[in-house]
Amino acid sequence: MATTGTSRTPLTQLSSWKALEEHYQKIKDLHLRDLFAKDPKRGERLSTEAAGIYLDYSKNRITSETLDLLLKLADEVGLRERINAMFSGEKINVTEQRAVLHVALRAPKDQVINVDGHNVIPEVHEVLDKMTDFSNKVRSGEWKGYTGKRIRNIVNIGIGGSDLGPDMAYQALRHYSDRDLTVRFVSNVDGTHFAEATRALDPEETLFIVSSKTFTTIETMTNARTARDWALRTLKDDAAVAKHFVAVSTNADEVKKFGIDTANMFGFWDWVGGRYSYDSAIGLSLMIAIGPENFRKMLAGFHEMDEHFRTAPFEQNLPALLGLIGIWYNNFFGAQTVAVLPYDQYLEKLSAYLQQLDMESNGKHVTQEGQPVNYQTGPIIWGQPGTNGQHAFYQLIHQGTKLIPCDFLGFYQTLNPLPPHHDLLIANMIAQAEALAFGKTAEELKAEGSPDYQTPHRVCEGNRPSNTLFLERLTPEALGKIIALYEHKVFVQGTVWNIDSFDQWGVELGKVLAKRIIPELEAVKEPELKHDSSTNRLIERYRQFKRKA
Ligand SMILES: O=P(O)(O)OC[C@H]1O[C@H](O)[C@H](O)[C@@H](O)[C@@H]1O
Repeated sequence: MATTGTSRTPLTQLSSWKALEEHYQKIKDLHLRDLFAKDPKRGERLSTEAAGIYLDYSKNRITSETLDLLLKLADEVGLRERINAMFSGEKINVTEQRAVLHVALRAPKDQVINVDGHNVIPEVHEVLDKMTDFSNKVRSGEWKGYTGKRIRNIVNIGIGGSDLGPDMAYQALRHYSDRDLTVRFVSNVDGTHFAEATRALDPEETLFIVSSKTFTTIETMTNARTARDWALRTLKDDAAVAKHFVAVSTNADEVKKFGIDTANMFGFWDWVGGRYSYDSAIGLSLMIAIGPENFRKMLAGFHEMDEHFRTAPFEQNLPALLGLIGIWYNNFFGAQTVAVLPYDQYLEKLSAYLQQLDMESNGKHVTQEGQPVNYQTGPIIWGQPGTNGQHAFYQLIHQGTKLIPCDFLGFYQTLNPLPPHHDLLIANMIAQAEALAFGKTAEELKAEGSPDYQTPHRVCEGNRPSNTLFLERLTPEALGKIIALYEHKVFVQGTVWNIDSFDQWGVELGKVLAKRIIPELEAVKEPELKHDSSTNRLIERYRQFKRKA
């Protein structure tokens, strides 16, 4: 059985894997129509509910045997041991020798989680209390700008994990936010992002939250410097920085160097990965927007899902089921992508968030031990809120040649009751899953008396798999549960693939090369270019035309 850091039997040599390969050959052509026809209770049988999330996974191309084999695979790869290793603070991020403890960020005060023999929970709660105190001061107007004006605008400056989480969650929980506050997010190094986000804002009423785990990320530091110049152009005194800039980081030295007082710094720890960090101090902008109480409710939702993941048997374990079924499509059916389709406008940024969570975690080419993998790893994640996607790309999911497993996500109750909108929205979500699974055959069209049966273009084959997730309403708790569900799903898949889901070395090379190219673009004198002929030419063209602007 696999444990942390020890080498494991190669995935494709595991008996459950080999059995899944054989099983795939047997059932790959089975149609969901037949599976449902043979088992009238399939919809009930293959659904489960936990932590307030109802998961219907019956519209997947699986049989009871598929599930049994996937559950055996989970055992054979040591999923249980690996979960325990994560929750107990073992250094499962092997390439960086770090613990992976985003679960500690939402653990209750009395829990004990040790890293290197030191209980981290009291520090987590100290930071939460400091964030709470600061958020209350900003929300009540007690925290004033340098000229005594109330803070009305919050601008979070960060990128990747220091942006996508708070931005997505702020959009998701807007209903709960203080509508008198303007909250914006600046991430791109493209100056347009900063210019547009600060347009018409009064610097005297604006608080910048510079969020960066490392405090060295070039995009964030460039935006932060621009923000400081922008603020000081009006405020005209360096001392104003203390009232208009706070930092969220693990790197106190760099925060000081930037000129932010560490009294105005909110810390976190190296055992929180960027893409797993929005429930740490990285969520400060969100906490100010929705209030500490709602933020803590969201943490409680995360924790409830954590406990479910840690304790529930895998056959009823939502992250385990989603993860294992995903493996089935990714590795046996050869599906390249997964569409996540939330039927809620507030979740418009969910897929962008999940792209980083999943693709930065599981886009890996070697095992934990550094051996090249001989199987597919992380899928491409994409999606848009329904119903918009239906009028754009669903055509390809229904009739294209690619297999695209979908996750539909919806709520029984809307936060904006405007009948008949919500019934229409949810009818569409349910209908899409039905249409994808069952399609419409020529025979059915003929039996219905439709002349369309003679037109193959009109036929929908069906057999397109999906999961449907239903929750009561989009509350802070519900969001926490959804995000924790996907975090743990990614973990399950990373465990099966035996990869390090917590590093991201692949993003480094581009950063290094950009650093080399920046002075070549800026140089007054023609630089001597030593790249390949394509890269050289692009740099030359840019230099040539930039001068004309
Ligand atoms: O929070 P920061 O240190 O500024 O990092 C921001 C982001 O940039 C990096 O390049 C990583 O790929 C991300 O995982 C990270 O979230």
